[in-house]
Amino acid sequence: MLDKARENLRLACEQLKIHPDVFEELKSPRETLAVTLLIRMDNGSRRAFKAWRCRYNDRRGPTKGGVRFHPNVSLDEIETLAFWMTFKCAVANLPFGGGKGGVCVNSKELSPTELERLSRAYIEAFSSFIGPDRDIMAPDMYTNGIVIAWMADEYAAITGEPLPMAITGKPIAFGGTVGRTDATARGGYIALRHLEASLNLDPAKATVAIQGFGNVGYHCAKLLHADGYRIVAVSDSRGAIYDPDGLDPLAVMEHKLHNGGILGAKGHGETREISNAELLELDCDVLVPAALERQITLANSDRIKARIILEMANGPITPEADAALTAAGHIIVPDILANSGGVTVSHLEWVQNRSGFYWDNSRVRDHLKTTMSTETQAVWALHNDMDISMREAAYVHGLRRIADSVEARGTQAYFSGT
Ligand SMILES: NC(=O)C1=CN([C@@H]2O[C@H](COP(=O)(O)OP(=O)(O)OC[C@H]3O[C@@H](n4cnc5c(N)ncnc54)[C@H](O)[C@@H]3O)[C@@H](O)[C@H]2O)C=CC1
Ligand SMILES: O=C(O)CCC(=O)C(=O)O
Repeated sequence: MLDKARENLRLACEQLKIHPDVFEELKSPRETLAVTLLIRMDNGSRRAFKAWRCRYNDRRGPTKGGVRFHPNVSLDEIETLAFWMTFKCAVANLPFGGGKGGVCVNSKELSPTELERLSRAYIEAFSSFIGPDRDIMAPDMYTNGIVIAWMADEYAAITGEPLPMAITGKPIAFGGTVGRTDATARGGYIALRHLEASLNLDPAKATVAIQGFGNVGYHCAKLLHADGYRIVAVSDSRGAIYDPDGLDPLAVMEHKLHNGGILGAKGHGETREISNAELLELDCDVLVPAALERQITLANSDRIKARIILEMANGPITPEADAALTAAGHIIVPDILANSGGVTVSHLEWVQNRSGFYWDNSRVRDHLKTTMSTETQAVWALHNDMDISMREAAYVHGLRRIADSVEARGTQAYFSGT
């Protein structure tokens, strides 16, 4: 994945005539630490888990990004996610570079005590790699509030700091900010609402299918549903449910909490089970991938019918499928813009921790709305002015900001006097 991201970056640098020093710097991660975490299991045995943390680029500020627990986590995935974070933070105009971390684990197979030992061991291993002015962690897939709380508690114990500013997404009672839980979804929702007129979208008529019903997928469904959008399908790792008359996200969540998954939840009409693959191919107005990367590839891109794809997951569409979908006229609101609301509010948590002054919900939401609307408008304008896809426009937008911060420190041209 990183090779492909790097190649697209090279083309963008050439097209925008960005100084070669910038590509030379951005083509590789600044540093990645790989460790093996040895965990004592409840039955007394020991198990080893591979774990990584990558600081991709820190020209715009300390590196920032979540940590995920998933069986598919690999070095390539973490470095690619950290590359995307570098651009996402620049698109959102945050004073951060990009980072990411993860553990190769199926956390559903661990007991709560094993999960706690794993979360604390992760921090122990990376405590000198992270830091409030160096690398700041946050939640991602399968690292919910309790995992973040264990991590923050461990970091506080190791450093002797009562308030661990190197970790955001903390519970409010532990220095977290109001508004972080639904920030990622809210950011995507604000971006979509901002584009409604330009995209000729009418919430009263539009239908939406959402892949993934975790933090991001659920809150997206809730916000869009409250605005009148008809949520016709949602999914989790076990499968999907489809109801052409619409689903109530609150009722589906209620079902999930009692039954461990969404399958079996009922909507307003005849609800039926479909596969995750079928969900992606539904005839709807907006498709919201909110689970894993590489869900839409050349193998299924020609069967995607949604006119608009709001990428809430990181990297749900492969570069080849992206080109095919764009050529076929689909509008893709890219991940580095659409899901930047989470890190935007994480930044506010970091700011509040540093100042010791805590904001109320309306101030957090106003800030998020201003940031998302401003940057969505900037990306939309570049998309139209340069006649490029929204993804290319978002990369141009972020790259210009990153290039400015690299060049501001002096390039080869500066030293040669040219
Ligand atoms: N949580 C955050 O603040 C941010 C999350 N993201 C991205 O959003 C995506 C989702 O993250 P979260 O909602 O936080 O994770 P989560 O762990 O809360 O939820 C993940 C959801 O995806 C479902 N899922 C897993 N495998 C699936 C599959 N093969 N098909 C369909 N559904 C599947 C799970 O059942 C669960 O419902 C990830 O790509 C993550 O990187 C991006 C920016 C910030
Ligand atoms: O809130 C954060 O700092 C991290 C969010 C993240 O990992 C992401 O946007 O993919």
